[in-house]
Amino acid sequence: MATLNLGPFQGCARASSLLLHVSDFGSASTANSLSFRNDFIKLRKWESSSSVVLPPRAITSVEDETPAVVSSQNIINRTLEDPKVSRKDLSILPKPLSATDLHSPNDGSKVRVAYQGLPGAYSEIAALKAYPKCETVPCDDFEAAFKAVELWIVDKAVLPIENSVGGSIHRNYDLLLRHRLHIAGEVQLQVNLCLLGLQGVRKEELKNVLSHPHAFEQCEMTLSTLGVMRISIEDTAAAAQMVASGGERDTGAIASARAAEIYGLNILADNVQDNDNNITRFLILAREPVIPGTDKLYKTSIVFTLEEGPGVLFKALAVFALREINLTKIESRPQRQRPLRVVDDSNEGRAKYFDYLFYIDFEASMMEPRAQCAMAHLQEFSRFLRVLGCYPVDKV
Ligand SMILES: O=C(O)C(=O)C[C@]1(C(=O)O)C=C[C@@H](O)C=C1
Repeated sequence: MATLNLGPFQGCARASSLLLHVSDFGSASTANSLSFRNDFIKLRKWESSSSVVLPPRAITSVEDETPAVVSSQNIINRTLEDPKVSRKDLSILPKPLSATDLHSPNDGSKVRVAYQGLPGAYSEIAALKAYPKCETVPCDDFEAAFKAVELWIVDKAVLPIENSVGGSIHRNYDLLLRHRLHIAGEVQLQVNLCLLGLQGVRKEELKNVLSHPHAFEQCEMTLSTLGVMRISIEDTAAAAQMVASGGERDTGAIASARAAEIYGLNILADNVQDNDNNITRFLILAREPVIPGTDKLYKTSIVFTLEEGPGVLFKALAVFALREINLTKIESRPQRQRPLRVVDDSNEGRAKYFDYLFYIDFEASMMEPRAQCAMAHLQEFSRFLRVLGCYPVDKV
């Protein structure tokens, strides 16, 4: 059995949590029960005067009356020595944690992930790319997804941040700053848009097409050729659902193949996006930051404001150039708290400048000294600086 390097206090905490959560790890084998006893004995050596609360299940294996709080060494000794207690009875002792138990499965099977839209939305597909076995939780809007993570209703949120054709999704940049979540990862999704209609309908029959405005932007040319009226809906899957429930033969939707399957629609045309490289980048948001490594390619996202003065943005960008750090994204947004800066000049009157927040993504891990030095350098002339997250780079 792998031995954990735990101090006495940690060891005690481990023993009690082991008793409480043992059912999470399945039934105990005899071998496991034996190593459990060894662990207990080790714990007693550290904390000779401590008492451990045993679960009723473990205590009932000893026939004589046992108090709820007992000395762990005593009960182990009595259990081992008592001729009335068979090996079979001992097998119901809780199974100890081993080092491998401490890793949660990496397939995301226990993870609940919030996204904006209905089932079949591209955001749900992105969530499933990140956590293939997760439970996806649809949300009305982006803000609801942020709050669902903050309130522990879900574990993560997956939200779109930019598209290779349509550009940035500004609302999510603003929400990133208003909430205290961390960027724990990114998902790059190839968005294959489909034209959907009711069963038996031909695409030439369509007069109206429902979809998300971003999806419309991504298939401008196809829609112009069809000459249809565009009706904006909150998300592509909701558009598909409305077409299915509306039952109007002249109304179609731009949505995913998954949405077609869920809502029972026909795919009238596949891959209708104007550009084959139609990629939407999503952020994975979590309550806790990722502990960055240097084992793979990492990206760091930051937001900052600058002091007023000539060349300040040039200087800000130089902190990365000087250290050969590649920037992958730069975005500026108005500062809602302080959108205007008034410069008083008695000769020329009062000039008003817009004040901005700058969002930058750069290709380096915060574990790298060059990234840490760049941040320290940037802090010298920024009024505000926040690291939004450091996370592994995703590939399409
Ligand atoms: O409406 C959806 O299906 C979404 O997931 C939203 C969204 C977006 O907002 O960009 C996501 C991916 C596509 O680019 C189109 C729409």
